[in-house]
Amino acid sequence: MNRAVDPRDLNVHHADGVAKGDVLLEAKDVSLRFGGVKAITKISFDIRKGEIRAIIGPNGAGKTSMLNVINGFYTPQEGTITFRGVERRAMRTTDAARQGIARTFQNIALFKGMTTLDNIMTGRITLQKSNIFAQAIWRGPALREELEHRHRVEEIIDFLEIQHIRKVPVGRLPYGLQKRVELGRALAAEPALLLLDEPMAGMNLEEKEDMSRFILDVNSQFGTTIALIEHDMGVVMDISDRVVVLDYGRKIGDGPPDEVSKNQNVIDAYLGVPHE
Ligand SMILES: Nc1ncnc2c1ncn2[C@@H]1O[C@H](COP(=O)(O)OP(=O)(O)OP(=O)(O)O)[C@@H](O)[C@H]1O
Repeated sequence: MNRAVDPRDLNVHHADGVAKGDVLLEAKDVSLRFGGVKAITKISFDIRKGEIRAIIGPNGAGKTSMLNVINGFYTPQEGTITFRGVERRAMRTTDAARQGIARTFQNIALFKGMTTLDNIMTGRITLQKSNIFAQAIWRGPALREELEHRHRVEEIIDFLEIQHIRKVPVGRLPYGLQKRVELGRALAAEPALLLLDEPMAGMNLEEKEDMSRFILDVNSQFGTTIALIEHDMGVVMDISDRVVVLDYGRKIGDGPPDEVSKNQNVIDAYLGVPHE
């Protein structure tokens, strides 16, 4: 792996004064309903700076809804999200992105006709200082900024070992590589909090091992805090520091992987034992 990239150069944008181990994001009594469907009911948990936090649970448990609340896609009817000490109720996804929250999606959401390089470049949009008018008038600064963005993107491409596909339209890439490009695009935003929705879904064992390694490297080398939804329990137990478990929209477990895996409510939920 190319280790010429200095991770400190890649994660400078969101220096936030939150120390490693302190609470970066807190969800408090969050409830989300879609008409009569209760997707999330009074869920509270936190994400600490520097950790890998897994969100697990059976199908329909409310995991993706929770991620969508965190990145501002849904506004909960009740409860609050506090990010870097600032409480918010309603927020647009673009605001969340500007504040340092980036995400990948369960179904890959890349521009299939665009190259790997250009897709990852789109991840820089929220960091762009000059708008198109400034670019038209002040060619010098805008050009310098463009070169800086390109430089950062090339560093990410090296880091993720995808130099060989930088000019390939992503629609032509195998699934595992598309997932890696999507990770690259999220990283290009230099997030303080990276949300990954089922990063290993549909992957074979080797691809899962590669993705696990990249997630661990992003966390340890860039210091990026990561929250991920994952169904593969082996992966969750291997890479996460703490796990929050949802079932029918409620939190039924929260703690280190070995503790959560012994929690009877969690075992029952996965075995499909009926609940009251
Ligand atoms: N946009 C929506 N409109 C109506 N109901 C929704 C919507 N999104 C989610 N739901 C419902 O909310 C509940 C939680 O769904 P969610 O997708 O968050 O679960 P999940 O744990 O991510 O499931 P999976 O593991 O299958 O992806 C489900 O009952 C789902 O049908």
